[in-house]
Amino acid sequence: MTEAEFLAALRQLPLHPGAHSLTDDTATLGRYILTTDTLVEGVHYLAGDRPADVAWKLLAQNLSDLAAKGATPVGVLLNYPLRGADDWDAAFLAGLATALTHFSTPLLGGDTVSLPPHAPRVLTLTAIGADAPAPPRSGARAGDALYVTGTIGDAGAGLAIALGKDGPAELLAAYRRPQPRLAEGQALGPHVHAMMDISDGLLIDAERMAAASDLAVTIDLAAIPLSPAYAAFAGTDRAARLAAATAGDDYQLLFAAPAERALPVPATCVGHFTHGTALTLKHGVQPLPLPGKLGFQHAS
Ligand SMILES: Nc1ncnc2c1ncn2[C@@H]1O[C@H](COP(=O)(O)OP(=O)(O)O)[C@@H](O)[C@H]1O
Ligand SMILES: Cc1ncc(C[n+]2csc(CCOP(=O)(O)OP(=O)(O)O)c2C)c(N)n1
Ligand SMILES: [Mg+2]
Repeated sequence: MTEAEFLAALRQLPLHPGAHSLTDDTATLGRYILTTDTLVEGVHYLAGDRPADVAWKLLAQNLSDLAAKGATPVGVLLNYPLRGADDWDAAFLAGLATALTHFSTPLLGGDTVSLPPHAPRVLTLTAIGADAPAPPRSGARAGDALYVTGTIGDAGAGLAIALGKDGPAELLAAYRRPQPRLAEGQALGPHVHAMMDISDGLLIDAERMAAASDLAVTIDLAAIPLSPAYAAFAGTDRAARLAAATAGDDYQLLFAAPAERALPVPATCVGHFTHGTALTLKHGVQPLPLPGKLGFQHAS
């Protein structure tokens, strides 16, 4: 089963009204916003990555979902696997302490288990937030512009560098130490129609926002914001832009807002919503066929 097929089947199970039909980044329970995300060794991070970086990424990936709803973190639950590697565990704990302090997010609890020797680590965190304006993924309106914060593609390039390519530390850091856009999310939350974070790739996540909103979306590859480091590493041609738009791990915010509305934080308009269905891609004025893969999907 692919991730999309599994999610479609989950949507047939008994769902809480706060599950938002499993089409949003977070669930809602009273004044709280809930999300959980897992890191799998070899799938989300490399076995040789530093434990402190893994701890950072685990927290950051979850807080990014809270950021997408404009929420303030309240606390987290940690599910942790011991594997008889005391040094790794100690370094993970030290890194987690740094990350929790950095994001002013205390630990609420969790669970600790043991793994068979040599089994890949699977680390899960559940994050709870509050005070969220919570713009849904499904709130985009025809005529809205599609915006992203920051730059796209840096983490994907960082993964290529972690796997052996030559490239700058800045791109590697984007892969290993993603920065959840909590302040931007809180500022944008009350002003936007729809918002989500980009974890799987700009194209696939924009398509999900359009589908949830029952709209079509057109993205202009030429408008995708690339960092100077990415441009120096990969170039700025169509292939480099497509790679940036489909790599994932960006943890930037993707949101829909009226095209003429002034925004409280810097962001780049990369497309527009219209009546209809599906994602359409162009490069400037030139229409482009969709690539085979719009982003990262598990078991695809
Ligand atoms: N195994 C699962 N059980 C229940 N709900 C799930 C599961 N996997 C994903 N979901 C739900 O499906 C929706 C989409 O999930 P996902 O794409 O992973 O969101 P995100 O990328 O923001 O983490 C969310 O509402 C999430 O809670
Ligand atoms: C070693 C390694 N290979 C590939 C990737 C790319 N990758 C793995 S999972 C993923 C998407 C984000 O993970 P997911 O579990 O889908 O998070 P969610 O969308 O649920 O927040 C990406 C881009 C990576 N981060 N690390
Ligand atoms: Mg998820």
